[in-house]
Amino acid sequence: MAKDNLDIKEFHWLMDMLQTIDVGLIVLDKNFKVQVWNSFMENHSGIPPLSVKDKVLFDVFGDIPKEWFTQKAESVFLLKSRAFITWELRPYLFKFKNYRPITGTEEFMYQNVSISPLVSVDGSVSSICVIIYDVTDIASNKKALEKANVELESLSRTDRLTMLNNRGYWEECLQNEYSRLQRYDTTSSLVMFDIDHFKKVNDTYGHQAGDEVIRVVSKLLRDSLRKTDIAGRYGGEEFGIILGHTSSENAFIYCERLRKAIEDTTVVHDGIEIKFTISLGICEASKKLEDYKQWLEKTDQALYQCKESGRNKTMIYDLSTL
Ligand SMILES: Nc1nc2c(ncn2[C@@H]2O[C@H](COP(=O)(O)OP(=O)(O)OP(=O)(O)O)[C@@H](O)[C@H]2O)c(=O)[nH]1
Repeated sequence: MAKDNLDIKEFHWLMDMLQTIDVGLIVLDKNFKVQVWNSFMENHSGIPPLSVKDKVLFDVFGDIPKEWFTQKAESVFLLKSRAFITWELRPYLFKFKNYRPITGTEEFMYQNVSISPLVSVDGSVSSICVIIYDVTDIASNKKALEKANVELESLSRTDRLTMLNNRGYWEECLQNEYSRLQRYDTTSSLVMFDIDHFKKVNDTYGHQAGDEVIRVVSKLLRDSLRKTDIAGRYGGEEFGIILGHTSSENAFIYCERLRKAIEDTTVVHDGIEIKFTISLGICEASKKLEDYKQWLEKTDQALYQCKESGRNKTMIYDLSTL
């Protein structure tokens, strides 16, 4: 008798604990009918235990993907081993609102879920226990960290003045493009261009005006690009463009369009109108080039020829001289 009293007492304690623990606890039978529904579940769903008792889970929560959850649960019934669902795999099983003060920006509660078999004395599994862990804090922190890393990576690749790729990252892209061209039977053209007499712009109108000219050129450049083109700021007033799948003839058409657009532009800084031009060199990729550095060098040579022969023009490197 004393033993029985103890058992009942322990049972009450267990029930108390079950109600007060800060995780969701649900017991489902083989037909997915709810047998146990603790306070956590009641508080977050607003549905009291009596309203869900003996109801099929999917009838009460229509947005739980039935087929997917059934498959998970069936394996627990069959193999008598636990199954886990992480928030990374599926953010939640029950769409509960998130009320946490620190992670208040999250719209819903992220959940980790474990499904355990409840084995009877005869060894059979006729019910499963689903435990819902609120992992909103963890998920929110991880997502914030991932976002910060993406932003950091983008910052480390971007030139602050022009918002173009910086030299380091652009050269990496050029190297990749060169390697890609070794493998595939296609071509690309490299363009290097430079603002003419830029030193004079700085000396005449000041460094701020010079910066504004660089910014305007970069915007015109960005607006002229296709999705597959990659532009970068190579140096002070020197820029590089990788034109994917483009012959030197087509690159020439592109360059002349950009050159004319810049020639037709006027930058107004502190009420003063500033006009400027650019010179562009082109070199089409070729098997004759030893590496990406030589590709760059030859393109620069074409740009240098423009500078030598009067500026404000586009020239193509003659690959037959290689
Ligand atoms: N305002 C500004 N000037 C820069 C920046 N980076 C480099 N420069 C200036 O750009 C000028 C480049 O001058 P040079 O290399 O002599 O070339 P250039 O005057 O354009 O002459 P050509 O290229 O031969 O037509 C130098 O005066 C640099 O100080 C920058 O970010 N902002």
